[in-house]
Amino acid sequence: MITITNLCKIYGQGDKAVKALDNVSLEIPRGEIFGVLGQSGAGKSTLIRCVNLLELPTSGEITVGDQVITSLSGPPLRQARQRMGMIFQHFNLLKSRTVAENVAFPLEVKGLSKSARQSRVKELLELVGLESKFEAYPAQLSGGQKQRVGIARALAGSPDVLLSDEATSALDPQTTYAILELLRDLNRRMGLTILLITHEMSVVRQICSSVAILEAGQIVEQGRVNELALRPDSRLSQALFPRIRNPQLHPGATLATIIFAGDSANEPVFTTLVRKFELDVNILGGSIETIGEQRIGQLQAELIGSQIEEALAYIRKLGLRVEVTR
Ligand SMILES: Nc1ncnc2c1ncn2[C@@H]1O[C@H](COP(=O)(O)OP(=O)(O)OP(=O)(O)O)[C@@H](O)[C@H]1O
Repeated sequence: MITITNLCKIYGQGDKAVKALDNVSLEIPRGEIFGVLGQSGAGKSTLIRCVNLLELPTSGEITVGDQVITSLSGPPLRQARQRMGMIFQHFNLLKSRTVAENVAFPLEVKGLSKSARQSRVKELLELVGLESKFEAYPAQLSGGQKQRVGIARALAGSPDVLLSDEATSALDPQTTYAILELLRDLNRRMGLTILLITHEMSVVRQICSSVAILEAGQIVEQGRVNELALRPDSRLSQALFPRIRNPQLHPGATLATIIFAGDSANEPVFTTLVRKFELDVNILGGSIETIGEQRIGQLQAELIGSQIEEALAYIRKLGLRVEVTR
């Protein structure tokens, strides 16, 4: 759906030049919720603003659908932009307009008749669960409600793609959860492709199917979230499951990290290690997270006994991953 190839963006010139994006390439399939995760200054806003050409790339190519949008200008560019909706951290609502008038705004620009606008606005506000707030002004809404208006407005032109620029960063955790669930629901019901940028791992964990990690303008890792979470060497896995560094081990102990996924998270592994292989198991740390709809967990444990190799083989036979560190 969206293909970004060798995208570079340099702000300023000479010794004041800042390379905000350095050769970024991404492939975002249709219907995907794709997260770009990065810290402040990594280049996330620049990337999303290049995708809808609010910012002009210095070099590289962006294709949306079958159109190379980086080579468009004038009316074709405006039409391509209309196929992308965008939501913002601070909602960007017009304060002097009611909820319904805010949502109607892009439809007015498009030239829809008053009655067509009214029925579309009704449909959109029902879609985001705000049918009771037609006549309210933004100042009378909570943050979560404002973002629902933002989402309804972004969807007004029936876009194929929704761009989300830190859309939940100004919201409390519960409201964030509800807004992300709404995005997931829209993605499923409408087949909407969502490109979201965030600095929050929890956002990626809750709704993204794929992720790219951006650092100083470069993609340092990308892939399916559940696959990266299962790879102990991935940055995503290390951020989701922080390890205890250099734990004090008993003499002769083996330090193992056991990675559980899906049904294997329900296996009574440690009981078996103790009973069947007569190991002493000392759990040092770990956690189980729900990633999308899958439970994935990592446990760091110290194993002591004479049947370590047999026990590790048993764990692997169950389909679990195990990494021996020491
Ligand atoms: N208009 C601009 N002119 C000059 N430099 C800019 C401009 N916009 C961004 N930059 C620089 O480009 C780099 C990337 O900025 P960008 O806003 O894309 O990062 P970000 O990951 O979105 O950060 P944040 O999460 O803090 O918004 C930063 O070093 C920033 O200072």
